[in-house]
Amino acid sequence: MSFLAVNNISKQYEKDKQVLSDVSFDITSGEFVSIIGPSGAGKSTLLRCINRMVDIEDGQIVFQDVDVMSLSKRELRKHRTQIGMIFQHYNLVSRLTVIENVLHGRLGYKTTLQGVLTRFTEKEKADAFSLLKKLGMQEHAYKRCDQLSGGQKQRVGIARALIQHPQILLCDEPIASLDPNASKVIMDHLQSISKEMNITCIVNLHQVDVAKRYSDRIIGLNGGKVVYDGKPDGLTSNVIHRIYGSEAGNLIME
Ligand SMILES: Nc1ncnc2c1ncn2[C@@H]1O[C@H](COP(=O)(O)OP(=O)(O)OP(=O)(O)O)[C@@H](O)[C@H]1O
Repeated sequence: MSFLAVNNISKQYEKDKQVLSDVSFDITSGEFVSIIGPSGAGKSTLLRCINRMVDIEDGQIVFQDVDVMSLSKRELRKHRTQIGMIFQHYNLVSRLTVIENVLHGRLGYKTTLQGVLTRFTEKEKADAFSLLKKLGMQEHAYKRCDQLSGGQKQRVGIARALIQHPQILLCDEPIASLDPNASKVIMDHLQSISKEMNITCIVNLHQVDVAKRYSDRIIGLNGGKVVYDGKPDGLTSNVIHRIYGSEAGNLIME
């Protein structure tokens, strides 16, 4: 049994415009996988299919023996608690504090009424503080999120995802809005989360060098098709050409 199996999936948003075509791969528990490819290759769509924010037309996504497309509304809610999402623009509520944003990650476990009342247990609050500490954000717990830098906001986004106790983190261009220093901090955290907490990370990246440095494995997409799936050191200039086409020139560092 695979931890996550993506079997021959296809997706189109509009008729006759295929965004993903016959995409297949298996992911093992704790693996750190980067998805790279030019703009429009289908990277974000692929992540959205895994947590079923969008529905596929063909193929199958099996997460721990469960066919994701077959889930009822209630089952889908449970499925999503196992999947943490990290976004390029953080998706925090800026007028709320850091700790409140982190606790929002628990809402998937609550009834609608508990959610409306935003009641959290002492254990949940202790967990939130401990995650902020792990991410070096403890001293900012009571700041409003609009007072934070981009890198700090992303660390709050990571804490919010981790408080769900997910088995996978799906990270959609987590460093695209950050400078190199903040990017390194975020990538180092994601790597240690994957290794120390055995949480699978699937990370969409635009930076080939970053993907090479941090990943156990890289999947290259072009035009909605998998054109590379292998180790970072297999990413030769030929392979980079296959993934990026004419955009490859300024990405090759060999
Ligand atoms: N909700 C949508 N409705 C219609 N078309 C969409 C939608 N979302 C994405 N697309 C189209 O699907 C294709 C793939 O988009 P997607 O965002 O998955 O690519 P990407 O590789 O993540 O690109 P980028 O690196 O620029 O974020 C693009 O042509 C895009 O315009």
